[in-house]
Amino acid sequence: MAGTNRWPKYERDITYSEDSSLNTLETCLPRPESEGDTNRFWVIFIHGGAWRDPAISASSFRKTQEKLLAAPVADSIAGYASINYRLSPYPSHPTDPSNPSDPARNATHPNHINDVLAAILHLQEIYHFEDRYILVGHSCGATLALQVAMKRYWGSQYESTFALELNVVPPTAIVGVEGIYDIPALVEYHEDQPVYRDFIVNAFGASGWDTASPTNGDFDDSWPDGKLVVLAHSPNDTLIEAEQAELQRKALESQGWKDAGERRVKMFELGGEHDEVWETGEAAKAIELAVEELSQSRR
Ligand SMILES: N[C@@H](CC(=O)c1ccccc1NC=O)C(=O)O
Repeated sequence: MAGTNRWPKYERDITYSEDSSLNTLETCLPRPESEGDTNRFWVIFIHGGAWRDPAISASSFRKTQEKLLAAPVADSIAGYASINYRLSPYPSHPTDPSNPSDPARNATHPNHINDVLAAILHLQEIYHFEDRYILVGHSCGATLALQVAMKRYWGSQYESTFALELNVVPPTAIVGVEGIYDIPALVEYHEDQPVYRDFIVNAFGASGWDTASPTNGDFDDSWPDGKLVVLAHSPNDTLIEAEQAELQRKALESQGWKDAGERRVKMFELGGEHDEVWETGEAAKAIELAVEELSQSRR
């Protein structure tokens, strides 16, 4: 019975929907499922890449995952997952240009977030962790993570949406790493670098940036049970400025979130360039903080 008793168990290319070849996820189970898991958290990762880069995928979590598996908090983590989702078009990509007939590479908002929700639902149906999970996102993945906590109305408040019909239980905590939170501010900050406006229009269209931005979320209404947001940022990130995390902190603080207490927002400094934080696994430090914070509040 070679292999059956080997932990952790890694699984890749798990299909969570038939929409496209990118509707897959990967998991890592550190130990056999046990009763103790009700005191543990899942860690679920959403990759970045400006909603379009085919070279950045669920695999960008692996280094961070290895660090967590070896960290002191490892015993508090029940499982790990990393999600692929449909991307927006990238016909000018140098080595892997998108094809207009490929459903995996022609998504627009809110397809990305609907895919993330479908993936979380898939995991919740198998592992029953309910709200016991930390949703982590890098760059545009951090946007997506907070959008999960935004009730998924997308401006059409009174219409049912596909996202609302998915019965996803929102996370207990969110960790944003080198994140985009205020889309209009991002585009304005980089007004002299047209690529920023380009990838935003490519993903969201020419309008609706405000309602889609997590800085605009009403978290009292949409995420009443949320306990913790960690906003992690490196001063060495030359692609996303620290202002983005600051704007999200201010938005949460204006809604009563504080550095301590029931609803906490924690700023956390990481080291390295925008993509180095996942390439080196540096992002693990911010996730460790989140696990520690949650374990403290349960004592
Ligand atoms: N490698 C990406 C660029 C990218 O990911 C990016 C660039 C500037 C600011 C944020 C970025 N990614 C966020 O998810 C691309 O080729 O479009």
